[in-house]
Amino acid sequence: MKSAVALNTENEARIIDGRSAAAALCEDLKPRVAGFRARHGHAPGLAVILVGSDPASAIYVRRKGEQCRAIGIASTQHTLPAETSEQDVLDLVARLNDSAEVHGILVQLPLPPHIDTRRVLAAVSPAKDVDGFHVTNAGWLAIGKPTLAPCTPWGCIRLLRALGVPLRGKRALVVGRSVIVGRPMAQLLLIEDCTVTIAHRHSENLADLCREADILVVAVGIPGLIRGDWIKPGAVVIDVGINRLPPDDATPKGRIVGDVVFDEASAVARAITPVPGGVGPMTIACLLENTLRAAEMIAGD
Ligand SMILES: Nc1nc(=O)c2c([nH]1)NC[C@@H]1CN(c3ccc(C(=O)N[C@@H](CCC(=O)O)C(=O)O)cc3)C=[N+]21
Ligand SMILES: [Mg+2]
Repeated sequence: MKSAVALNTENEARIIDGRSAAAALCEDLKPRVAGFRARHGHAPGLAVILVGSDPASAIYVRRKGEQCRAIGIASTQHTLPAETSEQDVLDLVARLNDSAEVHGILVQLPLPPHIDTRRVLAAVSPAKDVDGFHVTNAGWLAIGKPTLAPCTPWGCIRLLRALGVPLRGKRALVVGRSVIVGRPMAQLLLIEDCTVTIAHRHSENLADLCREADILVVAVGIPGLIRGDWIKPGAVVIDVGINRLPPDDATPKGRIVGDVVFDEASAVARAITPVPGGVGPMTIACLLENTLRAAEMIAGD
């Protein structure tokens, strides 16, 4: 029997470098973006809608715009005041749906509480839904034909594929059942022929479920939830959590950590994504990929 202290010390986990994987994907996209422009006389276009002035959201949105421009995608940002009415957001979405220069529409979440998020997401044309949140795209994914898949789980699949570990027949556990990560992640792992389990806040014996997983994907937003002795030796761990800890003397802005205790897990796992520098950068690269794919599909390429 392997005990919790049978740590993989001689064989430290491979740290999955999401920044370099994202950079490599962007390099692949560059010539395809240039090709689109050459064929159609205009660049693929992404429109980002940000309602309110949450500083973290503003940073992410700015980063998305910079990375678009870096590979030749035209990016426009629509920043609306926090008190904007739902109807005004819906009107903007309708205008972007009709715009020939816009191929991708991203509504940055969360929206202010007075706006019905589901109604806004339902208003985005499925063809331009680069987040993959529209029920039409969720449905395509659920029947095993992903078209525009949500960027974070799609990025996780790209990282797993790049790692080269076999996925077929392996036990995958997804911790978290959100519409944005957990559910689509499970669907994508099913397409990779994994045996998929989804755990969530009501799951009993979470630690034991984790110990059975060859592929462990955690997306719950609880810092340090997953301990080293919950991990099957040799498992691949994908940590989707991005949690900012309270500030201390060493880190006045607060350290960013995942949902997995990295130092413990990396002594047991075969490979693990760090936070930051793991899943996050890949999410943005996959957004660019989805924007290009949306443009190609709309143009009939
Ligand atoms: N409609 C919509 N689509 C989204 O995809 C979406 C959203 N709304 N709302 C907010 C979340 C958050 N999100 C992140 C993307 C990249 C990083 C990222 O690149 N993080 C870096 C840096 C982390 C840091 O230092 O802040 C990393 O993990 O290395 C983080 C978070 C996308 N989101
Ligand atoms: Mg990360």
